Amino acid sequence: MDDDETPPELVEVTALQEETRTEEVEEPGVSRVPITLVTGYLGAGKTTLLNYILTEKHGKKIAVIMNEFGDSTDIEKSLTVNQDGQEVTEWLDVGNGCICCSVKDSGVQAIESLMDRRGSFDYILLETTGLADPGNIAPLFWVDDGLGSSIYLDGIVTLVDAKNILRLLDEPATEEITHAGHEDHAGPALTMAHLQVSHADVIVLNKVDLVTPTELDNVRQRIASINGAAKIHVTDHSRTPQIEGVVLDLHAYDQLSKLDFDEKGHAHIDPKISTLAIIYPRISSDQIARVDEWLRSVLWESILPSIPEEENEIPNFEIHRLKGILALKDGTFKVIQAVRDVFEIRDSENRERKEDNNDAPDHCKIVIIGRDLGKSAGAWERNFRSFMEKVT
Ligand SMILES: Nc1nc2c(ncn2[C@@H]2O[C@H](COP(=O)(O)OP(=O)(O)OP(=O)(O)O)[C@@H](O)[C@H]2O)c(=O)[nH]1
Ligand SMILES: [Zn+2]
Repeated sequence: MDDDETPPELVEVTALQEETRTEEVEEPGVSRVPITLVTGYLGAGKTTLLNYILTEKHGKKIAVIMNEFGDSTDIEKSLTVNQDGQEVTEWLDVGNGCICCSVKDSGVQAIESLMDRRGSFDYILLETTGLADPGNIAPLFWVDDGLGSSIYLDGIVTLVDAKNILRLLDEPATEEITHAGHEDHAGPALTMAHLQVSHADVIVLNKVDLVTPTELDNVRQRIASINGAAKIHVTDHSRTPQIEGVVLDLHAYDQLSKLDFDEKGHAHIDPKISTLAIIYPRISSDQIARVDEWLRSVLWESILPSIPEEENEIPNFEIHRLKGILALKDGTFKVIQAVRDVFEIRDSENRERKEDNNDAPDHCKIVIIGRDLGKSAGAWERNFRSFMEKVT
């Protein structure tokens, strides 16, 4: 994308924030197709993963959109549909070469027209370019009502090249980041690798055959220090132990029954991005508005609310991804989802004491992944607590 091209889509997303952050009522009977974004640095093994999925027998009808990254501005995307063991390839012309700007219009239109002709899919997998920042793409699938009616975001899978990732994370950031639209961010620049890891719901740690067990260990720790909430699967040639629950059926943005996150481990191995969790006792339903208010402050203003300036321990943070479970006193749950400044709080399917839900949490938990979050979760937890308990 040229710098002077301002994609109108992004404006639209901003305009939608206001309406979409409150609880949404799901329309019953509308069957939506899950889409998983597969991202990762150049050569990490994305295409290998998608080919593996296409050739495995899983009895699902999966549309795979591969991104052939090239120098030309007209990039064709091949769309391979696997149907009853048969692969059918179509070419999508998405016009503008930058997928984050074009997928929403022509990409989704192409998917929809393909569904008209071939019937719906069980899943759609979209490979984004090795340089794409998933933080820009994810909200397009998530907040837009038009898209939301036919497609929903199932999760983000990030392929990591075990051999090269540490070097990429330690590299000084380049203009790739500005391409993705982060010119406005203050503070030290991040590498694309940081962004891709920090937005992941699942990390496929690939090319394990090329590293020693010690190297693998180091990579694992570094990844977990950046994103402590993602599930990590170690693979050789992107062969994940299984497909469902690993690449498909992630429900990273809807079900969210519990948030696995090891709060003690890995603190600050990576100097740039880290993960932390806030724990808080059950709340009453009228406290949800309070949580909403707190989220608006930290996500929209990047400010911990109600702290005098001189006492602010975390002056310059930036949240990339946030998810949370609010445990209510009546035994129900709410789910919080945020990618950058787009967020929502909605009902969870889960109720307590459901037989298959023994590990339902008995407290609220908010997991935050971002830059410059400070030395520990303590300051965050204190701020959240005092904000929730503040008399208004
Ligand atoms: N040794 C080794 N090679 C791998 C592994 N996985 C993938 N490769 C190879 O790495 C190269 C790049 O893999 P791709 O799947 O094309 O990577 P990609 O992420 O799609 O790459 P781009 O589309 O260029 O961003 C290919 O030659 C693969 O065969 C692995 O686990 N081990
Ligand atoms: Zn772009």
